[in-house]
Amino acid sequence: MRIHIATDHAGLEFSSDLQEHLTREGHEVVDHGPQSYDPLDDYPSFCINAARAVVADQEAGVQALGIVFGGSGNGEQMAANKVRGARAALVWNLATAKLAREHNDANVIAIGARQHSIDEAVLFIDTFIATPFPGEERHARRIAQLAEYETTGAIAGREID
Ligand SMILES: O=C(CO)[C@H](O)[C@H](O)COP(=O)(O)O
Repeated sequence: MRIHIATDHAGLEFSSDLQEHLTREGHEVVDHGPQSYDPLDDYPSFCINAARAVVADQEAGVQALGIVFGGSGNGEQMAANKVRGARAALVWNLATAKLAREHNDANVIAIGARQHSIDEAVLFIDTFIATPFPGEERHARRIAQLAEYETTGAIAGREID
Protein backbone atom coordinates (compact mmCIF):
# COMPACT_ATOMS: atom_id res chain seq x y z
CA MET A 1 0.00 0.00 0.00
CA ARG A 2 1.22 3.49 -0.76
CA ILE A 3 0.56 5.81 2.19
CA HIS A 4 0.59 9.58 1.77
CA ILE A 5 1.28 11.38 5.06
CA ALA A 6 0.99 15.03 5.99
CA THR A 7 0.90 16.99 9.19
CA ASP A 8 1.78 20.36 10.70
CA HIS A 9 4.08 21.22 13.59
CA ALA A 10 1.63 19.66 16.08
CA GLY A 11 1.95 16.20 14.56
CA LEU A 12 5.52 16.22 13.29
CA GLU A 13 6.85 13.73 15.86
CA PHE A 14 3.87 11.43 15.31
CA SER A 15 4.38 11.64 11.58
CA SER A 16 8.03 10.68 11.82
CA ASP A 17 7.31 7.74 14.19
CA LEU A 18 4.48 6.59 11.97
CA GLN A 19 6.57 6.73 8.83
CA GLU A 20 9.12 4.42 10.45
CA HIS A 21 6.38 2.04 11.59
CA LEU A 22 4.67 1.91 8.20
CA THR A 23 7.94 1.44 6.33
CA ARG A 24 8.79 -1.48 8.66
CA GLU A 25 5.35 -2.94 7.85
CA GLY A 26 6.26 -2.90 4.16
CA HIS A 27 4.24 0.12 3.02
CA GLU A 28 5.56 2.72 0.62
CA VAL A 29 5.42 6.01 2.50
CA VAL A 30 5.27 9.38 0.75
CA ASP A 31 5.85 12.34 3.09
CA HIS A 32 4.06 15.55 2.12
CA GLY A 33 5.66 17.53 4.91
CA PRO A 34 6.51 19.58 6.71
CA GLN A 35 10.18 18.56 6.71
CA SER A 36 11.16 20.50 9.82
CA TYR A 37 9.57 22.00 12.91
CA ASP A 38 8.08 25.45 12.51
CA PRO A 39 5.48 26.32 15.16
CA LEU A 40 3.92 28.83 12.77
CA ASP A 41 3.44 26.53 9.79
CA ASP A 42 -0.06 26.00 8.35
CA TYR A 43 -1.61 22.58 7.81
CA PRO A 44 -3.81 23.18 4.72
CA SER A 45 -1.17 22.93 1.99
CA PHE A 46 0.43 19.79 3.43
CA CYS A 47 -2.89 18.03 3.88
CA ILE A 48 -4.34 19.10 0.55
CA ASN A 49 -1.23 17.82 -1.23
CA ALA A 50 -1.48 14.46 0.53
CA ALA A 51 -5.19 14.10 -0.27
CA ARG A 52 -4.62 15.08 -3.91
CA ALA A 53 -1.93 12.42 -4.20
CA VAL A 54 -4.23 9.76 -2.72
CA VAL A 55 -7.01 10.59 -5.17
CA ALA A 56 -4.61 10.72 -8.12
CA ASP A 57 -3.14 7.33 -7.17
CA GLN A 58 -6.54 5.72 -6.73
CA GLU A 59 -7.73 7.10 -10.05
CA ALA A 60 -4.61 5.59 -11.64
CA GLY A 61 -5.39 2.22 -10.08
CA VAL A 62 -2.66 2.42 -7.41
CA GLN A 63 -3.65 1.19 -3.95
CA ALA A 64 -3.22 4.24 -1.74
CA LEU A 65 -4.50 5.80 1.47
CA GLY A 66 -3.71 9.03 3.30
CA ILE A 67 -2.94 9.99 6.89
CA VAL A 68 -3.13 13.59 8.13
CA PHE A 69 -2.08 14.63 11.63
CA GLY A 70 -2.56 17.84 13.52
CA GLY A 71 -3.20 18.91 17.07
CA SER A 72 -6.87 17.91 16.92
CA GLY A 73 -7.07 16.48 13.40
CA ASN A 74 -10.15 18.64 12.75
CA GLY A 75 -8.64 21.22 10.42
CA GLU A 76 -6.55 18.56 8.74
CA GLN A 77 -9.68 16.55 7.98
CA MET A 78 -11.37 19.68 6.63
CA ALA A 79 -8.40 20.46 4.42
CA ALA A 80 -8.27 16.94 2.98
CA ASN A 81 -12.01 16.95 2.34
CA LYS A 82 -11.69 20.02 0.12
CA VAL A 83 -10.07 17.76 -2.45
CA ARG A 84 -12.53 16.28 -4.92
CA GLY A 85 -12.62 12.51 -4.42
CA ALA A 86 -11.17 12.63 -0.91
CA ARG A 87 -13.16 11.09 1.92
CA ALA A 88 -11.30 12.00 5.09
CA ALA A 89 -12.50 10.65 8.43
CA LEU A 90 -11.53 11.99 11.84
CA VAL A 91 -10.62 8.88 13.82
CA TRP A 92 -10.50 8.94 17.61
CA ASN A 93 -10.96 5.32 18.72
CA LEU A 94 -10.82 1.79 17.37
CA ALA A 95 -14.49 1.77 16.38
CA THR A 96 -14.23 4.95 14.31
CA ALA A 97 -11.08 3.57 12.63
CA LYS A 98 -13.01 0.50 11.48
CA LEU A 99 -16.22 2.35 10.63
CA ALA A 100 -14.30 4.89 8.55
CA ARG A 101 -13.53 2.06 6.15
CA GLU A 102 -16.58 -0.22 6.58
CA HIS A 103 -19.26 2.47 6.28
CA ASN A 104 -17.51 5.41 4.63
CA ASP A 105 -14.81 3.89 2.43
CA ALA A 106 -12.61 6.70 3.75
CA ASN A 107 -9.40 7.11 1.81
CA VAL A 108 -7.81 9.52 4.30
CA ILE A 109 -7.62 9.21 8.09
CA ALA A 110 -7.22 12.32 10.27
CA ILE A 111 -5.85 11.96 13.81
CA GLY A 112 -5.23 14.51 16.55
CA ALA A 113 -1.66 14.05 17.74
CA ARG A 114 -2.42 16.03 20.90
CA GLN A 115 -5.33 13.75 21.74
CA HIS A 116 -3.67 10.33 21.65
CA SER A 117 -0.55 8.39 22.52
CA ILE A 118 1.57 7.22 19.63
CA ASP A 119 0.57 3.62 20.45
CA GLU A 120 -3.11 4.53 20.08
CA ALA A 121 -2.43 6.27 16.77
CA VAL A 122 -0.54 3.22 15.48
CA LEU A 123 -3.47 1.00 16.44
CA PHE A 124 -5.99 3.27 14.71
CA ILE A 125 -3.90 3.47 11.56
CA ASP A 126 -3.09 -0.23 11.35
CA THR A 127 -6.80 -0.98 11.82
CA PHE A 128 -7.81 1.59 9.21
CA ILE A 129 -5.36 0.16 6.66
CA ALA A 130 -6.33 -3.46 7.36
CA THR A 131 -10.10 -2.92 7.19
CA PRO A 132 -11.71 -3.33 3.77
CA PHE A 133 -14.81 -1.56 2.50
CA PRO A 134 -17.28 -4.42 2.10
CA GLY A 135 -19.36 -2.35 -0.32
CA GLU A 136 -22.76 -2.87 1.29
CA GLU A 137 -25.40 -1.29 -0.90
CA ARG A 138 -26.67 1.30 1.60
CA HIS A 139 -23.18 2.58 2.32
CA ALA A 140 -22.17 2.61 -1.35
CA ARG A 141 -25.39 4.51 -2.13
CA ARG A 142 -24.64 7.20 0.45
CA ILE A 143 -21.05 7.58 -0.69
CA ALA A 144 -22.28 7.92 -4.28
CA GLN A 145 -24.66 10.69 -3.13
CA LEU A 146 -21.73 12.60 -1.65
CA ALA A 147 -19.76 12.19 -4.87
CA GLU A 148 -22.72 13.36 -6.93
CA TYR A 149 -23.09 16.50 -4.86
CA GLU A 150 -19.35 17.09 -5.08
CA THR A 151 -19.27 16.82 -8.87
CA THR A 152 -22.67 18.22 -9.92
CA GLY A 153 -24.08 20.14 -6.95
CA ALA A 154 -27.18 17.94 -7.12
CA ILE A 155 -28.59 16.61 -3.87
CA ALA A 156 -29.65 13.05 -4.63
CA GLY A 157 -33.35 12.35 -4.29
CA ARG A 158 -34.26 15.81 -3.05
CA GLU A 159 -35.14 19.19 -4.40
CA ILE A 160 -32.82 21.97 -3.28
CA ASP A 161 -34.52 23.83 -0.41
O1 LIG B 1 -5.17 20.74 14.97
C1 LIG B 1 -4.95 21.68 14.28
C2 LIG B 1 -5.98 22.21 13.35
O2 LIG B 1 -7.18 21.50 13.45
C3 LIG B 1 -3.63 22.39 14.36
O3 LIG B 1 -2.61 21.43 14.50
C4 LIG B 1 -3.66 23.31 15.56
O4 LIG B 1 -4.69 24.25 15.41
C5 LIG B 1 -2.30 24.04 15.71
O5 LIG B 1 -2.38 24.87 16.83
P1 LIG B 1 -1.18 25.81 17.30
O6 LIG B 1 -0.87 26.74 16.12
O7 LIG B 1 -1.74 26.54 18.48
O8 LIG B 1 0.01 24.93 17.62
